[in-house]
Amino acid sequence: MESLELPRLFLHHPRASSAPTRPHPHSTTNSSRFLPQFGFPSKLKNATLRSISVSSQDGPISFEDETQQLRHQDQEDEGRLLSREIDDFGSLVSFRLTPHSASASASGKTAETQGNLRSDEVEKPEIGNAEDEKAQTIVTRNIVFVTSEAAPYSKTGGLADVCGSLPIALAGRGHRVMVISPRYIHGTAADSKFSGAVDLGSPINVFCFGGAQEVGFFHEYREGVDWVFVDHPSFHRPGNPYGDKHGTFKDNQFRFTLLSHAACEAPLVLPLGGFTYGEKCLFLVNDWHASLVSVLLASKYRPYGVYKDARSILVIHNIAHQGVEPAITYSNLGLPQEWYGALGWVFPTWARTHALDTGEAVNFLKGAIVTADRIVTVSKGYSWEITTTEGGFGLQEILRDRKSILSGITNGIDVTEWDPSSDEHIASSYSADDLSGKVKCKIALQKELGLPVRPDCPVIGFVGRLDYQKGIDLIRQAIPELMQDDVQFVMLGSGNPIYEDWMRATESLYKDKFRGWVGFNVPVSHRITAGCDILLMPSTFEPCGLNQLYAMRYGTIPVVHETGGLRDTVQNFNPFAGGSGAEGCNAEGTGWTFSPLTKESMLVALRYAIQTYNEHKSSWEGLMKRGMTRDYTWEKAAAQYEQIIEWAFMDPPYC
Ligand SMILES: Nc1ncnc2c1ncn2[C@@H]1O[C@H](COP(=O)(O)OP(=O)(O)O[C@H]2O[C@H](CO)[C@@H](O)[C@H](O)[C@H]2O)[C@@H](O)[C@H]1O
Repeated sequence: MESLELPRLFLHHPRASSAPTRPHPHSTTNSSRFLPQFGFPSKLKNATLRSISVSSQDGPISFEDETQQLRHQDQEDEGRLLSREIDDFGSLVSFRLTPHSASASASGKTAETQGNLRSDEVEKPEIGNAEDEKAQTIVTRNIVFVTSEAAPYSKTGGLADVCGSLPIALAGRGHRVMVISPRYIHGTAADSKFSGAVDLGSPINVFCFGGAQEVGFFHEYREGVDWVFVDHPSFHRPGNPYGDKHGTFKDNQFRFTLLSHAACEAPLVLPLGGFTYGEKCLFLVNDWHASLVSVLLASKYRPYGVYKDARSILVIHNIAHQGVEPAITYSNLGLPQEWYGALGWVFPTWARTHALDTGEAVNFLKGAIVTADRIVTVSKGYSWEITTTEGGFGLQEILRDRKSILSGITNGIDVTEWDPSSDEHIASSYSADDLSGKVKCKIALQKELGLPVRPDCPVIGFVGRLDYQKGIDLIRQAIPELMQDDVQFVMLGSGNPIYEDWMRATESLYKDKFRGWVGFNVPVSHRITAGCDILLMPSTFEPCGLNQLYAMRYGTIPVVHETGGLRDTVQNFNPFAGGSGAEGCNAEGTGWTFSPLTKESMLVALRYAIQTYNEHKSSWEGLMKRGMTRDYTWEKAAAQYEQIIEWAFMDPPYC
């Protein structure tokens, strides 16, 4: 086990680093050329780029003292103005907008006085007011996402979707954003997704698991984001990021410990575009795989004066997975011995396996819960659920202790990838204004899957991991009864082999009505989302859920268990809203929610949906259009993340 070697860190400071190999938007030499990527509101044209003096908690930070008029060649971006803040070691720690003189005077402040605001003095709008927030953003941050998967490079579920698109949304709002995740090489065609990432040629040693582990860094700059991939032989193997046909990899604790250590070093050592991100950054730590980052900041860096101005926010996508391993593994993690308590975890007696089992373990997610500066979950409903005995998976009490810094932000979706009017995977494009292509997608799906082509028959779909969480048991119980109705049912999923075998068996039992596609196939998931009429999500719990959002955007009506993010995002259909009777334009709702989680209540909701589809066409069309015209973009969520980031910087580090 290795503790922090302070001199080693400073050996890597950027003045000792080599120059960037290609132009980068954050390079000062190219600043005017690349400013458009920041995407600030165009009303900021012709403002002045000037240096600002800002105090840190420990006194003034030195800044480059320059005042400069920049006039961009591109008419649209002409004169957009930013000032940059560089720390003592040359790391670019933030950009600030110097607002347009007109808007500054309107608010009674000059550009200079606004620029002199400390980040914690910036006026903040109410959380959730995305429009106001967008207009008022004046502090930008260095944000580092740490995640085990990020689409399109790697994906097994919704975590990848979020970490593939939220960073782009935040970069679009002016922040400097890096995403760090492993460079998985599985020996398949999918490896080509990493082909745009170049080896930075600056491997480092991280100290854990009894020695120095050499990790490399690959980098791709895409859509305004620095995508950084940690390279190590343990990420190169067949299967998916977490396991293969033999089950979960047994060295995942090692692999994600490496990721976390490398993620802490990357902002200090990687001169992306000529500047490191530096110490004053914000880590967005996603799920247990990245949780060690918060603990490392508190235990390994801050005691030595490093990262004292950084903050970390834990984002919980799924509390059921916590990264729990035997207590004896603690000594492998590269953490000071006295910090055992942060990760220490004791199973309740009922969960212990034998008389001598003391239940002692280390729990990565718990480590981040007790050390992160803020905690976010992916919907408001879920942020409450995880503080309850039913939803907290044992962590509810420590989460209740930190309730004051716990928030819920509902995920957005990638509205470019998921757009029925331009989706390259589907048979025919359509939109809320012209729904005619939807039935063509349905016919194409029926043909593709070898189902009888019956445009009027309601088709129910399911897409997701075949896991207890997704309520597959309920579907299994309900299928014999549901197959008595005039419906078709299509499932796409992979995971638990028992469920996979059940899907195959059910398909051979109901040849004309049921299809089960075992596997992970993104194009097929798009075609099912477009071709079905109803999407079923009977999840036992669902932190947010993305498939119901994709479904609504595609005019496919969700029928969901009333839990977590499903309850927050699907509004129950009410044909009588507004009091003017059924079928009318006053109806509201985008789907059906059911509770309790029983076969009976699920079938009741499904049959309401089927009946509405068959007998009330105008109501059905209303449901489709209301879902399709909602705002699913990341804009609102990104503004809310920004707000929480600002709150994190207002307080001193929690640990
Ligand atoms: N066989 C298959 N083939 C192709 N695509 C497949 C697939 N199985 C799943 N997918 C895709 O994977 C994603 C799954 O996302 P979800 O949000 O529904 O669930 P997940 O439980 O993985 O995510 C966790 O994190 C996300 C993000 O925060 C939360 O929304 C969620 O509630 C939480 O459980 C979707 O994009 C879906 O289309």
